[in-house]
Amino acid sequence: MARPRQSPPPIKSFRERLGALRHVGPLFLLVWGTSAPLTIATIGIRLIRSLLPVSTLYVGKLIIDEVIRTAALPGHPDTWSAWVASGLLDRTMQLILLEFALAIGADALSRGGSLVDRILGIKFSISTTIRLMEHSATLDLEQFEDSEVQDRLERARTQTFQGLGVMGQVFGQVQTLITIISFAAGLVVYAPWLIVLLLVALVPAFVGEAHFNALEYALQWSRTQQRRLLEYLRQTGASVETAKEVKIFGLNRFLIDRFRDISLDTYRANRALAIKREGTMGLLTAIGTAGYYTAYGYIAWRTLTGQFSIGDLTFLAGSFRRLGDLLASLLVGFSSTASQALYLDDLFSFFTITSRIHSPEHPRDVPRPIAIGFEFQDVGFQYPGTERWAVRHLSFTLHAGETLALVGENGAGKTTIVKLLARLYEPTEGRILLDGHDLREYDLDALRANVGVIFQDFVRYSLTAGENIAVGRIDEREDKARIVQSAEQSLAAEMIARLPATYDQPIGKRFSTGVELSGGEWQKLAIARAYMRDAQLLVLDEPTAALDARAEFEVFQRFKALSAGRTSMLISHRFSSVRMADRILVLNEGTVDSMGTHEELLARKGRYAELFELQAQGYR
Ligand SMILES: Nc1ncnc2c1ncn2[C@@H]1O[C@H](COP(=O)(O)OP(=O)(O)OP(=O)(O)O)[C@@H](O)[C@H]1O
Repeated sequence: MARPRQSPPPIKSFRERLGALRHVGPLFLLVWGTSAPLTIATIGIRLIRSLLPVSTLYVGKLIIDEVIRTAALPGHPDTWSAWVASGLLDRTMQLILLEFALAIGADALSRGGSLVDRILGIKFSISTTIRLMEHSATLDLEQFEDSEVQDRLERARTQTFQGLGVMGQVFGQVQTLITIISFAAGLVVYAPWLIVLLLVALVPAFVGEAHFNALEYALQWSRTQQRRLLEYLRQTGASVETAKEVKIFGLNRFLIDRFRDISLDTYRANRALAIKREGTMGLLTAIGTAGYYTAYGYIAWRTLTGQFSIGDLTFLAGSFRRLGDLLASLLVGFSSTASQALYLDDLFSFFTITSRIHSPEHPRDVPRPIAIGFEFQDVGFQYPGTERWAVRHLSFTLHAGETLALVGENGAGKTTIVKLLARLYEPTEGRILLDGHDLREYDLDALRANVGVIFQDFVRYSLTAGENIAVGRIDEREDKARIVQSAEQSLAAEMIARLPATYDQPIGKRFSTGVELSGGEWQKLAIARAYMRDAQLLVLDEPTAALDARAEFEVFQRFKALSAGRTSMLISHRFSSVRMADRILVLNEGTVDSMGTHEELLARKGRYAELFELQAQGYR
């Protein structure tokens, strides 16, 4: 297992980071699309909350001034009841009640706000995940096999549960901004230059924060592959699919050590950055604190000289401290939002990946029945990112209604031919015709609906037995008769009848009620998918390898009988099965070696005869 290569960290300039803020608009639309009422609720609550702090502080100032004024009155009452009776306490009491109401209101709004945000967050994560799944479904096989696309998907996936955070930050900042304006309005009345002092004191912290956010993003970005590898190791070490082999080979220690190694590496990089960040930021924040105490001294002095009341002193000192904190959080928050918006790049950039294999604008109908067949004209194919030709100069015809077997050694190109037939890939050179027209001229979905392929590495769905067959044609999953018939055709019916819940039996060990099947039983289930499909071309790409010789013979005999009138292709390494085909195409290193019936090919005494003889000897 090779260590993932590290991409150079993309440290973005301040401008680029600001540029990422362009995603805030589309993000807002995503959030709004998730739930308009909740979005309105969160904005409304934040608006009200933004004005509460200054109101509370100002009422506090009024209380202090009122208490000092009342205490200084000559000949005030001695007892509590006399105080109340005199009416002198009325205003103080009213003010205290008002502040109490504000405090209760603030608490309630804060709880209500988190509740709304939490619900919105869950809904957002679900709806964005669904969008990601929908978009992933449009991508080509080639793109899935590309590790760069996998990285982007992983980064986008992270955003499905973090994305709302950015929106929350933006809302939070608007809230902070309004609070700041309300506090600043108070300060401007008393001492405007204090605001300038505040700003100057905060700039260094802001710049520092912005710088470290960029470093942090670059670090996370460059570690995407490692994160995927860690996830892979964790899963391989502890999943039902791998448990058997991991135990037999005793791979646990190896996997855990590899996991520890790679996470240590990530941990060290994160720690180094965290230490640098906190150290530097500590110093820069101290500058802001110095600014605050300078202002505090000034306000205290003005109070001593009688220009400010004690109430003013508490209001101003309070305002100033809160304003300092708020400005710092606004500036830092702004820089962090800009950096977080970079992560949104990952989300939105995934949505910009588009498939390369599409239907044409005016597709032709897939002929029914197919009259001529599929013709390969000098087809060559290189897998993306490779120089090697997996197949080249392939020219042959798969006639309508015939059963063609593909034979060749491992890596000869058999599966590649099947993938090209189903347009999972496009030929790099040459073309494939269906009834005289390039495959690219047909509607992609209609073409795929007409091609039923069961691959050697078919998927073992953790679904019921019936559903495992129905996936062959998922919109007919309610058609029980069709499922049962497909199972009978693929010889799976007998095995399903023995399952405790027959067709409704969950299969696979992933969930508690699941029953595990043998390899051959899984294959019979998978082959039934081909019969479920109303496809004109049926392909069995070696899904029978785990069947015993008799079972494979029966499956193929049945396959041939049932595909009468249909075009079919089968791939097998067993010549007893291959010889049943009408014609056999022998492949050698991606090119056609020979083609003919079993008898013709034997008579030619070429590669086919040689391979056949080799296998026959094994049975003597
Ligand atoms: N996704 C892929 N990316 C790059 N190369 C691939 C990919 N799939 C197959 N190849 C290469 O293409 C060649 C042909 O592979 P293919 O799977 O068609 O062989 P095959 O005849 O079906 O072999 P087998 O009998 O082992 O199933 C092989 O050399 C293989 O390494």
